[in-house]
Amino acid sequence: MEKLVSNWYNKRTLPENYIFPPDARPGKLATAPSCDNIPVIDLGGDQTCIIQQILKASHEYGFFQVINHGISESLLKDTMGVFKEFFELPAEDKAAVYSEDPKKICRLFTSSGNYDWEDVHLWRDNLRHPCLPLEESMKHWPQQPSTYRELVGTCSSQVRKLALNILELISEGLGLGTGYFRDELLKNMLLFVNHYPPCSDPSLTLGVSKHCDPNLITILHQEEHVNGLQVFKDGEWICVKPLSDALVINIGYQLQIISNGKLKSAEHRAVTSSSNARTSAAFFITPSDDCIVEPAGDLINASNPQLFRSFRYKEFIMNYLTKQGKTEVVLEPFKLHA
Ligand SMILES: O=C(O)CCC(=O)C(=O)O
Ligand SMILES: [Fe+2]
Repeated sequence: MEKLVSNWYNKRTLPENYIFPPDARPGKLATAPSCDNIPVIDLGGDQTCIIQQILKASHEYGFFQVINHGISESLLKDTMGVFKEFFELPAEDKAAVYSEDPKKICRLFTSSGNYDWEDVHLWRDNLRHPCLPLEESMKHWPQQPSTYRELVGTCSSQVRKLALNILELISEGLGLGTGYFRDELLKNMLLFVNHYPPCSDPSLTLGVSKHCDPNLITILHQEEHVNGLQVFKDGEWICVKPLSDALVINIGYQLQIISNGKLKSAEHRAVTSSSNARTSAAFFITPSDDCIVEPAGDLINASNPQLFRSFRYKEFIMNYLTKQGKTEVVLEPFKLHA
């Protein structure tokens, strides 16, 4: 428990073991200059146009934001409020959920979850748990704040619906018709709530180091007013502007593979802020462990040869975990070389 950054950050300057090597530090880019580049797509508009925008953004950025997504702004605000309240609970209440055992279904921990083995620690605490099946998972969720289960339950059901809608649009846009993304491919939904306390020197450390998400697709809600999420695009880190009514959508490796490279999973990271705490909630739509993933047959032809072999999702995750953050090599074992 005493390792949680939220328990000690205001008492200390940045400890040595939170300082990243020079090539991984954000430096001056802890405050990225440009913040308006990531496409914002209005889901209330014309369907054909939305599909085109989603495909373009998923190909060029691997990221986009959606507005008019059907989830009420007040529900998102209240859910973010309950997450923030959770991290502000007295230590004894948080202790009920704190665990260093990775097998625990719902747990609060710090950094990457690999604290004793990592060279540098991340400036973040993380609460994570599954959201499906809802009734069953909920029994493991925090009981404090008292509205946690109800609010997060409602929000995760709505996020799930939104994810299915977006996957339908992607499926149509790719020419895979309706219903391609179903059953085992999107069996699970995991929630990671990241909390980044204010940090005395954001130029030297990171909340989350560079990575691409391993799953199918991620829906992220970030707290208003505090920058933190950055995406790597054309050799530059650009920030994803927090918008009160938007959700951030991020293409995971599995969508990159299923689309045979048409959609891209982009590197991203989270930087810290010296003046504000920041909280973000990422819902990861994830295949089941035994799900077989492969490029969609309809996307492969003489001019578009198959780029990846088929594999079980658990094989992918095992490999991903051993190569944490080494985005250059994560996909190598799954590539088919001509
Ligand atoms: O806090 C953020 O905005 C990013 C978090 C993230 O990338 C992740 O949890 O995978
Ligand atoms: Fe991520």
